[in-house]
Amino acid sequence: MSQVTSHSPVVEPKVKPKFEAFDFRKYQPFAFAPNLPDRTWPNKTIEKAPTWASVDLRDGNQALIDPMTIEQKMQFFKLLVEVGFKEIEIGFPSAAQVEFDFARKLIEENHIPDDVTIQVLVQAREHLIERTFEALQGVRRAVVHVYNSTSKVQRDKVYAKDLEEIKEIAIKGAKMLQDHAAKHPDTEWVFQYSPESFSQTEPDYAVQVVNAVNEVWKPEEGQQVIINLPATVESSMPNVYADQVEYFCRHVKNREHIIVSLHTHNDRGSAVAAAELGVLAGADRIEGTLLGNGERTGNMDIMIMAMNLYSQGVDPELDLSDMSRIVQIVSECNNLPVHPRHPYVGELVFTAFSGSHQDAIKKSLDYNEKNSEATQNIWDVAYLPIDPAHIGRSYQDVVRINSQSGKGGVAYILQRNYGFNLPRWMQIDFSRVVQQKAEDVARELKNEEILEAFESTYLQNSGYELLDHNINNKGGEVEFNGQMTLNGETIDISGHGNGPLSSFIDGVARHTGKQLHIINYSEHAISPEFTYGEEDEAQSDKTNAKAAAYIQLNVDGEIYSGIGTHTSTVSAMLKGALSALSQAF
Ligand SMILES: CC(=O)SCCNC(=O)CCNC(=O)[C@H](O)C(C)(C)COP(=O)(O)OP(=O)(O)OC[C@H]1O[C@@H](n2cnc3c(N)ncnc32)[C@H](O)[C@@H]1OP(=O)(O)O
Ligand SMILES: CC(C)C(=O)C(=O)O
Ligand SMILES: [Mg+2]
Repeated sequence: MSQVTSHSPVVEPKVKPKFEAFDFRKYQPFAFAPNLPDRTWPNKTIEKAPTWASVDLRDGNQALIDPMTIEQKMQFFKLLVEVGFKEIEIGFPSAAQVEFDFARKLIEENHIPDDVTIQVLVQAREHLIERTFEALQGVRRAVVHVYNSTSKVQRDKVYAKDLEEIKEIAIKGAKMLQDHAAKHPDTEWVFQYSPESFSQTEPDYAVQVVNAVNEVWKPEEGQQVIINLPATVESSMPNVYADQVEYFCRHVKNREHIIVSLHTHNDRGSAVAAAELGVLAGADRIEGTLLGNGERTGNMDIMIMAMNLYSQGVDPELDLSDMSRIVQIVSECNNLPVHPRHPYVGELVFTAFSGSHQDAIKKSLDYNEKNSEATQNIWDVAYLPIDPAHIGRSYQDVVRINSQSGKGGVAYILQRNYGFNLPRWMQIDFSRVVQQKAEDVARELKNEEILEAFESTYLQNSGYELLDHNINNKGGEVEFNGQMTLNGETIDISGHGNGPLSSFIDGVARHTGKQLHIINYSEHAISPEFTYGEEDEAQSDKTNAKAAAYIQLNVDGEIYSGIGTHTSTVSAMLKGALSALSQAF
């Protein structure tokens, strides 16, 4: 048996509130949880998408400041069809002319694909039901969805009716649907009943009302029936709702002949969680809206629930790949903005500003790139639950730089956008520069600003130019002879070493009398897709990858870093050394 508990408030507030009206003692713990100690849903997983039913054009629409026009409804309907919805609640035809006309337009102009069923909502009232069937004349297949509230608060305060009288409204509504449907035998009718405010109804009573409705409809004899269990106002934790759903599924008669549908709202912010747990608890079908528009805090967001399944390797059976187009149409039709942190779709949801997140994302992506065979291309990236590219988002979104960022993020920007694959020591060096700049401007730095800082720090060597030079390798010992401008002055240098760089540095050290040591050196080819830097005059073949060379020098005990780019590795290396020297002298 279900259990309804009541508590009396006795506790005094520990903190004196500023406004006396702010008084938790005016609320009571949720009272409609069934007693279900042997619940089974916690041990289950979702392995298949439920049947989705969009209620954007009804529940979403009824919550808008300005309800949609017919044109907007049509645009939205077409989007829902493209996305793959097979059941679409198109409105409340008896409520307004535009609602009625939209149903007629869809039917008369043949806008409903063969595999899509439209659904309409109506109260359990004769004249409204009559008008509803009028709106549906000629439709191939339709779900007629009738509801009446069964919750204690509505019974006592809105309807002032007892349990039997409220059940009678449902029974009468069920009969009215049956009678009207019988007059239109050419249509395939599906009946749907919602004990509105199911979650605030005593669980046994909800079962009783639904059994009474089904005694009229007789699903066991072939009538298609959907029983929808709304959390019209979300008023408990989602596990409690799941208990209610499991309790209902276990106790309702003819469970195997009915489709159990859920319809959750988001008053406590857990509408998606409630729907998910409700599926574990036995539901077959989920009603909701794209982006979660709906009464008050909204309906449950199908986009989030579908993407949650997707991110667990379950086919959501909806095509959400062109996410930005979906978001654009939905937010235009609803005339509502999308929060930048809205799960999966918000502008910032794939962006990491903070250093350690950026570092982890970069390392994960680099690892996956290098080990694609071993990882079998399975997505497993720190801080990114799905691959942004799967829903049309670019990697540009992933890392953005401000004063919270670190070396990994800055390196990511230079690598992804400009082809510079900074060695770790250079990442550390440059991140200090970026950090300072971000703090100075006290805002996010654009990619171009990061490149600008990079160039002005490491790629400038004005006044320091290598003129003529030649490098000879004599049995492993390299000799460098040449001319260079140093601080504007032209000088001859010659030096020895085990390579071009060390012999050049030796030559500069001899000439200037400074203590010069190479601390770090690294180089790589810049992929041809990056057209960074000036073309080498000698080689105009643009398919040649440019080289980038990173050099760190110790000059009289101080550390200086420089970078050079060139089509020839040796020239890139010497340019990098000149850049470091230009900072030192
Ligand atoms: C949880 C939900 O989202 S439910 C859907 C809510 N959506 C809407 O209501 C939008 C569309 N509705 C409307 O435009 C209007 O309500 C209409 C046109 C359908 C009906 O309008 P009206 O009859 O003028 O007014 P109203 O909605 O206030 O009617 C309330 C009456 O219907 C009764 N009623 C309300 N819902 C139901 C129901 N589901 N079944 C039976 N009777 C109902 C009320 O008890 C009340 O009765 P009373 O007149 O004896 O006091
Ligand atoms: C009419 C029903 C399904 C509804 O929208 C609700 O209860 O939230
Ligand atoms: Mg609703």
